[in-house]
Amino acid sequence: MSGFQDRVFAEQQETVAAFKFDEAVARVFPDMIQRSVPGYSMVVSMIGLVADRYARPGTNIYDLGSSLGAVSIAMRHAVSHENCRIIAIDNSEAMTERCEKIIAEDDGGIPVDVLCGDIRETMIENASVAALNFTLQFIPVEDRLDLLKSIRNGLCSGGALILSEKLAFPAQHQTILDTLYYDYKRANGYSELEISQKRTALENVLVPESLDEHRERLIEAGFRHVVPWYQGFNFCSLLAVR
Ligand SMILES: Nc1ncnc2c1ncn2[C@@H]1O[C@H](C[S@+](CC[C@H]([NH3+])C(=O)[O-])CC(=O)[O-])[C@@H](O)[C@H]1O
Ligand SMILES: O=C(O)C(=O)Cc1ccccc1
Repeated sequence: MSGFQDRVFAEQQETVAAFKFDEAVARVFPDMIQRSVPGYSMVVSMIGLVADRYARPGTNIYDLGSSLGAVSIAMRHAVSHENCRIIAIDNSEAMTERCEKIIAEDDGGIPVDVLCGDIRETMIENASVAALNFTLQFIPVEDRLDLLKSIRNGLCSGGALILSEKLAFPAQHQTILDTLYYDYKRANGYSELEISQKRTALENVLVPESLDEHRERLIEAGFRHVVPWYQGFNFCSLLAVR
C-alpha cells in the first residue's frame, strides 16, 4: 500500500471545509486511518478471523464503505470456504479507483468485485458476512436503520455483521476518552492544529452514537445477538448475528 504521510490538516486553513473522502484523503488514507483509529490494524485482521467463522460456501461477503480495501484483503486471505465472492463498495471514486489497483496486486484467493456506489442503494443478497468497518458513522443517522435492515435481510440465517464505530459516551466519560484519544493522536505525530482542524471538518459528518443506540438499532433491524468484541478508547467493534 502507498506510503504517503497524512498532512491534510497540517497547514492553517482560512475556513475548514467539511471532511470529504476525496483524492487528497484517498492518497494518504492508510497513514491517516492507522494514526487516527486506535487498534485499526488489529481490528482489520480480526475481521478476517471472524469472517472465516461466519462465512458459508457459495455466499457473498460484503465490505461496505471499503475505502482502499483493507478489510476485503484481510477477508480474502482468511476465509477458507469454497466459492465465496467479496463485494467491496464505496461511493468515493478516489477510493475505488485506488482500491481496484491494490486488489489487483494482492494475491488472495477469493475474487473481489470493487464497486463505486452508495451502500444505501446496494442490494445485499446471499450474504453470510458483511462488514461496516467505521462506515456507518458517516451515514446520516436517519438512514442508518434502513441500511441495517437491508443488510440483515440480505444475510442468511446465522450470518454476521461486523460493525466498527467511533462511540459517543455520557459527558464525564466522553471527556476522559477524548483526552486519551487526543493523546493518542499526538503520540502518532499529529499537531494541535491538525487535531483541531480535523475535529472541525468532521463535525456533523462523522456522527458517533452510544453503544446502547447501536445495540437497540441492531436489534430493531432484526439481529438476534449483538456482541461487543473490541474497544480502544472511544472506538469499538460489534458483532451482530442474524
Ligand atoms: N453512503 C456511502 N456509500 C458507500 N460508501 C460510503 C458512504 N458513505 C461513506 N462511505 C465511505 O465509507 C468509508 C469510511 S472509512 C472506512 C474504512 C475501511 N472500511 C477500512 O477498514 O479501511 C472510515 C474512516 O475513514 O474513518 C469512506 O471510504 C467513504 O467514502
Ligand atoms: O480522526 C478522527 O477524529 C476519527 O474519528 C477517525 C477518522 C479516520 C479517518 C478519516 C476520518 C476519521
